[in-house]
Amino acid sequence: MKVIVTERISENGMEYLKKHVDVDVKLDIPREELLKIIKDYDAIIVRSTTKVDRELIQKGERLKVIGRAGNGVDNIDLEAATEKGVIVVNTPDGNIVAAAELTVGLMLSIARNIPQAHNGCQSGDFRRDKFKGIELNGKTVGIIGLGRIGSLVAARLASFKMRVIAYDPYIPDSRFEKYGAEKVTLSELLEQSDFITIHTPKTEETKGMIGEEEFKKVKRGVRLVNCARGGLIDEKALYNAIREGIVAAAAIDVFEVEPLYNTEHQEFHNPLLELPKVIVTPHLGASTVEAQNNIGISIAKEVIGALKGKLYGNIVNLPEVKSEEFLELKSYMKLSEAMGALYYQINETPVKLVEVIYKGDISKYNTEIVTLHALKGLLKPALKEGVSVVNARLRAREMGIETVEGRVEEIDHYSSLIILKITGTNGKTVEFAGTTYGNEIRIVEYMGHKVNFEPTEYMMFVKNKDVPGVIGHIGNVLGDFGINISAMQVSPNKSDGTALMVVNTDKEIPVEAVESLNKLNSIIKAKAVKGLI
Ligand SMILES: NC(=O)C1=CN([C@@H]2O[C@H](COP(=O)(O)OP(=O)(O)OC[C@H]3O[C@@H](n4cnc5c(N)ncnc54)[C@H](O)[C@@H]3O)[C@@H](O)[C@H]2O)C=CC1
Ligand SMILES: O=C(O)CCC(=O)C(=O)O
Repeated sequence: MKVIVTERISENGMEYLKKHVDVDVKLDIPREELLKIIKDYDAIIVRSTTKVDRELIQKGERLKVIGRAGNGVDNIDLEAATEKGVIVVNTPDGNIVAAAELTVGLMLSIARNIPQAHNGCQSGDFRRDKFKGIELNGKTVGIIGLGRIGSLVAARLASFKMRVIAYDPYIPDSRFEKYGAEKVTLSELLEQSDFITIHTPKTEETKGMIGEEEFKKVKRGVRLVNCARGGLIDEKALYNAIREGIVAAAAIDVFEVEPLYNTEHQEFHNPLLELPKVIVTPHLGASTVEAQNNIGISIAKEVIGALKGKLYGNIVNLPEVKSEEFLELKSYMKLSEAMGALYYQINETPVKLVEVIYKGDISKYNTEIVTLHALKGLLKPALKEGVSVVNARLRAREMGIETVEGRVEEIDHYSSLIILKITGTNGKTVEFAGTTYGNEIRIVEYMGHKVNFEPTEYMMFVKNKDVPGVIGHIGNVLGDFGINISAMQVSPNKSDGTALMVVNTDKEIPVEAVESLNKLNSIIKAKAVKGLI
C-alpha cells in the first residue's frame, strides 16, 4: 500500500505511517505533478491547502482513502469521493482547543490593540494613548455555530464575565443551556453583539453569511473574529464596513484565498491588510504543538485503519459508528452483504426495492452501516469494484433502487434476525433471513425455505424433485470435476414434492458441472454462487 502526504504532519504520525505502508512526502508538489502521480497511491493525506477535487479523485485509480489532517473538509470534494467509493477520514477533535484558544487570543488582541501596540513599541514609540482598548467584561459576544469549537469558545468567554449569545439552528436547546449561551436568531445576534465570532463549517449556506446586509444590522463599533473559514465573513463587505466605521476591528485567521503553506517564498496579498484595524494570522488556528501531535498520530491511524477496512472512527462520508458498536455489528455486516450478494447470482430481474428489516436485539442499534453492506453485496455482481459501502446507497439510487429499513423488537427463536426482501421490477419479492451466533453467520431462510447454512466462498443452490438418489448424483458430478463437498443441507417442500439443496464446496464450481447437473431429470434448477463472503 502506498500513501502520499502533501502537507506537513507531525513526526509521530509519519513514524506510524512508515511502520505500516510506503509513504511519499511531497510537500511542495505542484498540482499538475500531483494529478500525474496520484494514480500510484492508495491514500492521500492533506491539511487544508491541497485541493482534493473531483479531477484529482478521478485520477486516483487506486485511491481508497483521503485523510484530512485536521477538521474542515471543504478542500475535499466529498461528493466525488463518495461517488467513487473513496473513504474520507479526518481528525475533528484534535485541534479544537487550539482553535478556541486562538479565537480568545484574537478577541483580546482586537479588544486591546495588542499587535498594533507591539508594533508601536518595536518602532520605538512608547505612547499608549492611541491604543486604549475595551474590556471583554460585561460585553455581549455573539457566537455563530455552537459546535465543538464554538462551545469551547463560549465556555472560555463566560469566564471573562461576558454575556454569551449564540445562533445555531441545527442543535437542540439543551446544548445552548449546557454552554451557558442564550439562544438567539441571527438578526438578534447581529443587533446585540459587541463581539461576534463565527465557528461554522463552510457550506453553500454559510459562505458570506456575514455580508453587506448583515453589516446593516450590527451594532456600530462591533468587533469580529473569523477563525473558522475564509469567506464566511464576506471580505469585501468587511473591508467596506471597517472603512465606514461600522466595524471597529476584526481579527482574521482564514481567508477567501490562501497561499500554499509549504512553499518557502510565499506572497500573501489581501485588501484587508491595508486596514490598521484588521489584524491577521496565517491560518494558525490548529498550529500548536499539542494539536499537531494529536492530529498527526490520529490521521495516520485513521488512514491505516480505513485502508485495512476498519469502518468506524472519523469517517466523514459514512454513518457514524462507534468502535464498540462496530464490533457488535461486524458479523451482521458480513451477513447482510452475503444475503445481498445472493440476489443477482440467482435472479436476473432488475431490482426496484430493497427492504432490510431488523428484528430483536439488533433493532436497537444504528444499523445504517449494515444496510449499506446489504446494498454493497447486492450491487457487487453488477458493479464489481465500482461499489463500496461508501457509495452503495448512491449507486443504488442511480440504478432506481429504493431502500427501506424497518425494525421490530419482538422476535421468536433468535435473539436477532435480519430479513432482506428484494423486489424486482416484475413485482416479485425474494426473501432471505439470517442471524449470527457470535462471529458465525447463518442464513436461516432462503426464498421460502427454512434452512440453516453458513454462506461461504463457493456454493451451489439446487432445486430438485424430492426423490431418492439426487444427493448421490450431485456428489458424483462434483466429484468428476474434482470438487469436494464441505457441507450439504436439504430442505424439502412437502406441499409440492420439491426440495432445496444447499451445497458448500471447497472450490469454484465450473459452468460445465452446473450444466451437467441441469441435464439430470431429478434436478429442476442448479445455480452456482460464489463470493458471498
Ligand atoms: N483556523 C483553523 O485553523 C481551524 C478552523 N477550523 C474550522 O472551524 C469551524 C468549526 O469547527 P467545529 O467547531 O469543529 O465544527 P462543528 O461541526 O463541531 O460545529 C459547527 C457548528 O456550526 C453549526 N452550523 C452549521 N451551519 C450553520 C449556520 N448556517 N448557521 C449557524 N450555525 C451553523 C452546526 O450546527 C455546528 O453546531 C470549521 O469551519 C472548521 O473547519 C477548525 C479547526 C482549526
Ligand atoms: O491544517 C491546518 O493547520 C488547518 C486546520 C484547519 O483549518 C482545520 O482543521 O479545519
